[in-house]
Amino acid sequence: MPKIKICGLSCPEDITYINEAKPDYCGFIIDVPKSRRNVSVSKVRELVQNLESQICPVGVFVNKDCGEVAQLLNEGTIQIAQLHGQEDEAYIKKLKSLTDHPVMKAFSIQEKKDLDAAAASSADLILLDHGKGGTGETFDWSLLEGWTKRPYFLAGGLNPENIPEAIQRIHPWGIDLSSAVEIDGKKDREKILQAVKTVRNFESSKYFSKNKIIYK
Ligand SMILES: O=C(O)c1ccccc1NCC(=O)[C@H](O)[C@H](O)COP(=O)(O)O
Repeated sequence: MPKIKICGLSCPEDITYINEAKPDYCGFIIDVPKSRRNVSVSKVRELVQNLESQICPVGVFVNKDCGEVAQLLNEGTIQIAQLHGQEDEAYIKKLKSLTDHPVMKAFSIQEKKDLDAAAASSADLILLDHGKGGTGETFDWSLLEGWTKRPYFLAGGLNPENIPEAIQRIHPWGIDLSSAVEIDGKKDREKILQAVKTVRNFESSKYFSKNKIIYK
């Protein structure tokens, strides 16, 4: 069964919805003023206090100081750092030298060669997205057909309607979504529950039991 991450949580109500829906991961956009989902470091520290322990908190950063990211990981506020800016290999290696927590690098996928960079990354996890992040737009999934170089989170314009197609067609290790579980820019309880249910339903689906899809 693919993992599911709901991203862009910013207030106590969002935490209540997440605790009820129980995705595997949830994401906070930390110190990214351009994002409407931006939260400060102190706000994240406050919000995660009420997060159920089985849900893994991910900090999403855009070119943030490596030491500050490591501090948030090492103090236990977040468990994974998702790098969504222009962080290069040197940055990733430096961050990994400062923490034992997993580092996830996001890649904007426009052409096949973008996948080569993702495959070669020293990050522990990769996330393949449309572009800058949180845009609600998909990219050309045909680029991923038959691509088995490493497991990946698929992101960009996912919603309960296209998640089944994504899982059956390109077999992502994880599904990440944000815009589709919002109404008027706010996270919506029903939409979050529906998205998590859509992914969980795959475990017992005809497709999976008959074809025995294996996530590498
Ligand atoms: O969500 C944002 O506002 C954001 C801003 C800056 C960098 C990354 C951002 N989001 C990262 C995510 O992991 C999103 O969940 C992912 O891009 C998918 O978003 P969506 O297409 O809205 O489902």
